Amino acid sequence: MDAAITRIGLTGGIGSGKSTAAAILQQLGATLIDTDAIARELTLAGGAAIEPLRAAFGSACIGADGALDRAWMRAHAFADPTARRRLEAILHPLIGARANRLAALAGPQATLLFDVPLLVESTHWRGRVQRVLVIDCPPEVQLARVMRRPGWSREAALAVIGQQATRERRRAAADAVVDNRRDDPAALEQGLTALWRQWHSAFA
Ligand SMILES: CC(C)(COP(=O)(O)OP(=O)(O)OC[C@H]1O[C@@H](n2cnc3c(N)ncnc32)[C@H](O)[C@@H]1O)[C@@H](O)C(=O)NCCC(=O)NCCS
Ligand SMILES: Nc1ncnc2c1ncn2[C@@H]1O[C@H](COP(=O)(O)OP(=O)(O)OP(=O)(O)O)[C@@H](O)[C@H]1O
Repeated sequence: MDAAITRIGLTGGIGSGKSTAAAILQQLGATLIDTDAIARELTLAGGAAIEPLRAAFGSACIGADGALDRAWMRAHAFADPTARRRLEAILHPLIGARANRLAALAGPQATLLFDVPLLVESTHWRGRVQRVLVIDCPPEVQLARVMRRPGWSREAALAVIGQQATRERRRAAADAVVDNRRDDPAALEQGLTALWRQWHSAFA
């Protein structure tokens, strides 16, 4: 008999709609563990990553408020793969440990939804989830969405997309792909609801 699906990995390129999809899946009953949010928490003033980051990048990476200067880090990490890897080497183990703690706190009845932008790129995450759900859209749509955010140029968005897995690689790693190319929340909700029911009825 198939095991109950209690650990889902949610991924997609920048601006694909992961957070929007995660909010819908939470409404359907999933317990969200958001690795971007964990990374932000770790890099607040006094966060566990602050001193290791200062040691690796110098005080210039820390803002006057004692938190990571995200614009500074974005400019460095996405312009230079060596800097990005140095950042990831500090943050990823801390993110993984915190995600495990949150998963343990959620209890055995929860259906855990891990929102992991770099799931396909990572060597660890695939083994931690039973299903990989990819939120998919073409790069032009990603670009348009990211460029709507304050402070994001086309070049900056392209630099991030260029350092992530390709759309093809992500789709190849997926157990399910939900199309989110249209700015239509109802269509996304419909696709996710159908999938949620399918994954839950498989063992109901
Ligand atoms: C570089 C940082 C400071 C930029 O912060 P910012 O507030 O501008 O962006 P935010 O954190 O909201 O991330 C937005 C998106 O950028 C992309 N992204 C983030 N980190 C990475 C990375 N290391 N490689 C490729 N894409 C990334 C993801 O699509 C993510 O959803 C921040 O993204 C960061 O600390 N990244 C390293 C941690 C990490 O790898 N996070 C991904 C979760 S596993
Ligand atoms: N189906 C949709 N209908 C309308 N707007 C959408 C839809 N999907 C995403 N968007 C919008 O596109 C933008 C990017 O979506 P979202 O923040 O969910 O993406 P993300 O993959 O989590 O991004 P990031 O990788 O930067 O964390 C947001 O402004 C969101 O409101």
